[in-house]
Amino acid sequence: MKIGLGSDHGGYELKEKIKSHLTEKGIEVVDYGTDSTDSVDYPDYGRKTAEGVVSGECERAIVCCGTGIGISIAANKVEGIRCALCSETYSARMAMEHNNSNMLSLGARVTGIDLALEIVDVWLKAKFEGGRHERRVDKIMEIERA
Ligand SMILES: O=C[C@H](O)[C@H](O)[C@H](O)COP(=O)(O)O
Repeated sequence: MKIGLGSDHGGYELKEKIKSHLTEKGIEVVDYGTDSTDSVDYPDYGRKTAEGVVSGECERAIVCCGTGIGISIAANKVEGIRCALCSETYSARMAMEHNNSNMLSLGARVTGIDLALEIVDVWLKAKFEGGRHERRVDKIMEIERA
């Protein structure tokens, strides 16, 4: 499994921690930037990372900004993306089991590093349940085509 990573300056340090965490587990990552704490615009990185998922360059992706809000809003504008902003593990599990999210967003100024890494692990491990949830996710994707 190849995981995309993206952040703005506010999420840069958390992105780097997630990169080390995943690499240590033998998970391949594709880093879409940013590359420092210099101020940048989160839509650029939300979009770039989301496009990496849609193109198939990576299977799923994780994005970080200060709150996780702006970069998730930007990512969700890309057709085919279901990006879930999570600040605890229950929602992270549900974001896969029920919503089949293909991106996870974290707020580096909101969620501590240890919890953020736990959220990442739970989200990556969880599997989409399908069934009634598939019908609902299909309806979400129909909105894009409307
Ligand atoms: O939703 C947006 C993010 O939280 C950004 O990381 C944040 O707005 C950046 O703020 P600043 O430019 O003040 O670091």
